Amino acid sequence: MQLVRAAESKRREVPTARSEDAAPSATGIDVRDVSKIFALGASEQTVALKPLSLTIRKGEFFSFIGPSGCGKTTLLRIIAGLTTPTTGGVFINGTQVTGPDSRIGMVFQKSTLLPWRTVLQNLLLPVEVTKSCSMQEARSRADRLLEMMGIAAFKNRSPDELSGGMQQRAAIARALITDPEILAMDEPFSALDEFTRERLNDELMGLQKSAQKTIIFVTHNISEAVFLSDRIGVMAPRPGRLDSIIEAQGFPAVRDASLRKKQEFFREVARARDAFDRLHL
Ligand SMILES: Nc1ncnc2c1ncn2[C@@H]1O[C@H](COP(=O)(O)OP(=O)(O)OP(=O)(O)O)[C@@H](O)[C@H]1O
Repeated sequence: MQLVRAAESKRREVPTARSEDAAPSATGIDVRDVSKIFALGASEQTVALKPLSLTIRKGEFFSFIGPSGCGKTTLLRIIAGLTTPTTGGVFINGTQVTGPDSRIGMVFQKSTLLPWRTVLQNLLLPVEVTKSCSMQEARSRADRLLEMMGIAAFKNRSPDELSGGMQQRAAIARALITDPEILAMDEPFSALDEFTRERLNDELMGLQKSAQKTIIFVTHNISEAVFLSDRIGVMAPRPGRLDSIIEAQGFPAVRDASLRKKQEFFREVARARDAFDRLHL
């Protein structure tokens, strides 16, 4: 992975997008001068994010890592249109995000499946709300996704009959039901054991390549970020900011579980760790 300091990366990445007058990129996600200040009462405030700009390419797997409180979730929510930035804006394929956006599917740390609905009914919910396609089409799509995620046999079960890993598989399938081009995932596997996490990492990698999704992924886990990502944004706290971007180098285009045992993987994890150490937390 090659380390690029954030200021430097600003110059390297879609330089035209940095000027206020320049048109946003026609493909991919432009995060432009985005900041967030939370007001806490009349006189107190938290700078959750200092102004930051970056471009996430179409089809890219981009992770954000950083210690607690550095603004990862805030940034992800701003990109997904769930939180309004204090300054700046987010553009997907050149169009500004102004609220919850059908181009993005969200997966949270907890699966947030509704306990009174079966797994299948949970998958169908986004289509019921958005009416993005017919229910008949949604059902056949749900069947395909459940098959793909290896939980087809559980489609008529209640979510609490599923293991934590299966619940997250169902949550990913639900996020994909409307066929969004982007998946935004906020620590989706952090509550799982290492073995399940790695299996889901492998499956997610396969899914991203086969379905050609852009994935934005938040994690505390450096190895997970290195295994999955084309690039990693390293964030720093107090105030929350993007410190640097590290870029995968020397990894095969299609990664599989064997990569975790290879020298180049350990080397890249060490590089990412160095970027962290430079934060002097
Ligand atoms: N709705 C809110 N109101 C007030 N402050 C908030 C709100 N959401 C987040 N913050 C503050 O903004 C800062 C960044 O929070 P955020 O959750 O984005 O960090 P994070 O890096 O995702 O943390 P973690 O890794 O612990 O989930 C923190 O100081 C947090 O307390």
